[in-house]
Amino acid sequence: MRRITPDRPWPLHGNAGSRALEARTAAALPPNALMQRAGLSVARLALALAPHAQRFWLACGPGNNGGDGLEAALHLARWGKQPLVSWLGDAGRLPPDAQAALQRVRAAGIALADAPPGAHDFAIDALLGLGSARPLEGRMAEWAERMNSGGTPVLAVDLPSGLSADTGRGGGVRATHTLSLLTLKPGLFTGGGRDAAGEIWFDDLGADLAAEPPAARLIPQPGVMARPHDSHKGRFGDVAVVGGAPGMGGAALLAASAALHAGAGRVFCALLGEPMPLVPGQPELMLRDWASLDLAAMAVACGCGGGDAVRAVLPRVLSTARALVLDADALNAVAADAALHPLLAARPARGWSTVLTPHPLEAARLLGAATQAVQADRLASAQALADRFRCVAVLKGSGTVVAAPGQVPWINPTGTAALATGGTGDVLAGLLAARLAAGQDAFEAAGQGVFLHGAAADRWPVGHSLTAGALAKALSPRASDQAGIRQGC
Ligand SMILES: NC(=O)C1=CN([C@@H]2O[C@H](COP(=O)(O)OP(=O)(O)OC[C@H]3O[C@@H](n4cnc5c(N)ncnc54)[C@H](OP(=O)(O)O)[C@@H]3O)[C@@H](O)[C@H]2O)[C@@H](O)CC1
Ligand SMILES: [K+]
Repeated sequence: MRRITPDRPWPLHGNAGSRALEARTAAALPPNALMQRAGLSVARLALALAPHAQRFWLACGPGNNGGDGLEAALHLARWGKQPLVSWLGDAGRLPPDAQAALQRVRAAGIALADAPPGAHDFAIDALLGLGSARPLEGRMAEWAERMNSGGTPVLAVDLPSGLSADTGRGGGVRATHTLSLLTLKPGLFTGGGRDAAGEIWFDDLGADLAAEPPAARLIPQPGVMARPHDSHKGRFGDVAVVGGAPGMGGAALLAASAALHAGAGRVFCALLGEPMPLVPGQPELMLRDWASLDLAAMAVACGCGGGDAVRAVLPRVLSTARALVLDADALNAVAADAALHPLLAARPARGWSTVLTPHPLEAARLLGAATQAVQADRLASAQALADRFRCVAVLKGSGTVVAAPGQVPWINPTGTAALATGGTGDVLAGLLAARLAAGQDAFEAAGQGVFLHGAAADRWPVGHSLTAGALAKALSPRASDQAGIRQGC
């Protein structure tokens, strides 16, 4: 068992993959052994998290997730703790493993209540796991609410009850800790999962994770990009930011600043609005008329504050820039104008890379869907975008998803709600362009870029508000790789 940190590309398995691994692992063990391992693991973690707690409330549901809770109760009782078991099951309908656990609990003389205890020191949520099929209601919803408002730590077994393992939708329990069993589930890391799961721990219970293809992977912390001493600015590539329609120059300048701080050799900025002779505080930026830029020789970030003006430049951008990040208004223009789609679709055959960085509303426009539908399955939505436009798609939001045709998608473990402020998306676009300019593969650049963008927010000093301008300046190809990334996800 271990706490999850972004030290490797952790494989994430959804419901079907987890079920397949469960069956495979259980088949190689004596009856009930897998659930007994699960229960022991839960009890161990509960004790480690709250060594001085006495009254452990175990809220156990009607399936095998409840069975894990019952097995945990046995261990807590053996260790001299007071397990307070509330059980919602029907003995006649229990699956066999949970049935065996129930008999063992009864044989040990542990009482089963049909209501929560009056008081407890620690709660264990074993109401629902992979079998969660509909919103919580009735007593289950009441017990979940009791855990949420109980003022004690809440350890969720496998998943916070009600949360979809595949999508991070739904939910009822808001845990302080989750112990994911057998597999790590993508739903813990995206959508509502991050808020529902708390700190994530994992025990594979002896499963061979490599036996089942993952639905996604967690982006690991990128390695240090060391710069040879014998370097010059040409080695790290040029970035051109094209955007900044009248009144929206700030977005383009934020992207340009991010590209500079993320290590681009030279950064050009083409404002589609009023010409600006010099950017105060940023003399390194080279302002140019967009028509004079040699887009074929640069990584281009297009759309930041582009307004309607960006529509006119997109045909040339799409048909000349070899490495391209499309953001904001460029994405809206693509969504609104099908004539641009063939230009986008022609890029991969020329060996050119494209990264789209939509937030959920922009993704919905591109897919011709409702925002709720995009958010209902963020992994599938990002993959649909990548496949439709044959590009790398970065679907921003809680647990940003990075997808590309034929690749296992990434989910980003870094970032906080502090990023929910104007301009941070422009900063990401500039950062990604800098990594493309350095010659990184687009899928890798996007994954590492979103990680570093989130990590910069994670290490933001407490008490200092995060602004996009300051975030751009906090980026550095080396410092952001090395500095203390927040441990845990
Ligand atoms: N087998 C093993 O050895 C191991 C199993 N493991 C554990 O098993 C878990 C999966 O167990 P599971 O398949 O029994 O599903 P689980 O989440 O307990 O729920 C199913 C029950 O809930 C019910 N139900 C559903 N939604 C509901 C709702 N909203 N409100 C009320 N009821 C609702 C549903 O009823 P139904 O929908 O059929 O009417 C059914 O009765 C997995 O997450 C892991 O913890 C691992 O530890 C490894 C070892
Ligand atoms: K649970």
